Amino acid sequence: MKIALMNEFSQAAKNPIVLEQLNDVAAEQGHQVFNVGMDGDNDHRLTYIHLGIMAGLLLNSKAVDFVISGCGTGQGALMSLNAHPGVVCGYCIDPSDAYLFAQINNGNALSLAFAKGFGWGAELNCRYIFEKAFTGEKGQGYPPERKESQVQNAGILNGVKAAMCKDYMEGLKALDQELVKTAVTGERFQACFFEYAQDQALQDYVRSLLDG
Ligand SMILES: O=C(CO)[C@H](O)[C@H](O)COP(=O)(O)O
Repeated sequence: MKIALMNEFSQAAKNPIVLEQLNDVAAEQGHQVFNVGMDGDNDHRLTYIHLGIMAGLLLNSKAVDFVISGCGTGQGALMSLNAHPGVVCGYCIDPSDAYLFAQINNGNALSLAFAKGFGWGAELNCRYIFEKAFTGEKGQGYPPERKESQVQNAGILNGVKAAMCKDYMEGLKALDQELVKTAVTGERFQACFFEYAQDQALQDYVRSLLDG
């Protein structure tokens, strides 16, 4: 599985701590990690708004399979990612959130709080979250006997979101194009997107923004 990690400006300095934990868990489980957001305070500035745009492009183009995002509280990134079609983001502050999200909601992104509650042992909490998020088969229900109803409702919610969101490209073009351009300007984002995106129209759109 390809996993993108994206940090915004307010907690960018913590990116190396989170990345180390994610890389360790991914290596144990055979996943590939792409660090596409800010990697420190002096990097290309991104807010949680940009993270939503980036997650939408990476997931809808199938460049990656899963996104780990977050901000100070985790709430801004959560709302921003869920504003985009094809992105189903859960709020995750401890490993049981990660496990229950995988088993019940079975989405493709998590938003973590990198300021609130990020104290002593926070790197361990990150590691255990990643272990629970990426270990084992997803969508098995919790408790297991509730699987049928939980899988059904997750599917219905995906259908509701698809119906409400309509055309993704139209939505992207309705955004402030400077906002989108800033979201796609990072070198590590571009390396991941242009190498692995499987949607030519999305690739052409991002290229046109960068060339414009
Ligand atoms: O948690 C967040 C949004 O939910 C942001 O990371 C936080 O609000 C950033 O704060 P500031 O603009 O004061 O640096």
